[in-house]
Amino acid sequence: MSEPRAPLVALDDVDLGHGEQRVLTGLRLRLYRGERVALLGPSGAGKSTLLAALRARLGEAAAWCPQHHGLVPGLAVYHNVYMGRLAERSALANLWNLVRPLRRPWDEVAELCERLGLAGLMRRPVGSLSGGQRQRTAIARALYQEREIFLGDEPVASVDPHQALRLLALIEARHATGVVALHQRELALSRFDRVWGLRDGRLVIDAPAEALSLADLDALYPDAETASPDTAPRDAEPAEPSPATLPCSRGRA
Ligand SMILES: Nc1ncnc2c1ncn2[C@@H]1O[C@H](COP(=O)(O)OP(=O)(O)OP(=O)(O)O)[C@@H](O)[C@H]1O
Repeated sequence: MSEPRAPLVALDDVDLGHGEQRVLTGLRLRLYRGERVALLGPSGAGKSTLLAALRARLGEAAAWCPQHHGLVPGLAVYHNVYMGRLAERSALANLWNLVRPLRRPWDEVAELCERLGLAGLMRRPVGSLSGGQRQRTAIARALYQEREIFLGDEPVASVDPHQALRLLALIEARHATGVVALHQRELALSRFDRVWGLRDGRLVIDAPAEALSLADLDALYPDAETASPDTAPRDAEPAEPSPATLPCSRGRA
């Protein structure tokens, strides 16, 4: 009999928050190798808080693409992407590279920038880029880290739907495992293996994407309950979501 798969991260009855403030309570979840998870929930539900906790547990195994990009506006795209691997090189190499880019990292970053539609912008200060270009620079920096797991906090929030698809495909091609916070429910169902849904301080959805519908995901958003009949799912219950009405029980736990 084969051994059961060991999770990369296991949270059992964990509370997460900031200082005295408790944001998420009684979290029980597993992240498995080879699984791509979409993290959904209304604004303030705790997506970034959960991602920070995963990042702390995964350490160097995780590449990180933060919500507000964390880029240095005065530095060129090239230098911002290069920063993904700053810790891997000596202080001297990093200093030299700041003044005169080193050939190998330049070529590596150029290849990534080409794929992300940033070719031609490598010498441009990030502060002069559009929101979407900055977002792609932040993704490039995370991909440049070449870690096993991709953690992204709304990495496709500032780009159009076609670009969002392309960027997610690029992330997928380089990371078999990841957790990505999103607001696009359709993408969560079409591009991810699993969905975690947060609401009211709890993980109320933990299920394979293929077992979920848009109506299931609507239940995460308080506004969806008052949406017009045209947009509200026909069979949606107006009641508060609870573990009994949401597909948490279908999860792997
Ligand atoms: N660094 C922090 N210090 C104190 N409170 C924080 C901090 N970061 C987030 N919070 C609070 O924790 C709660 C959850 O925030 P979080 O950013 O995790 O939600 P989110 O789901 O990522 O929201 P959004 O979709 O708006 O980015 C909010 O009430 C927020 O004000």
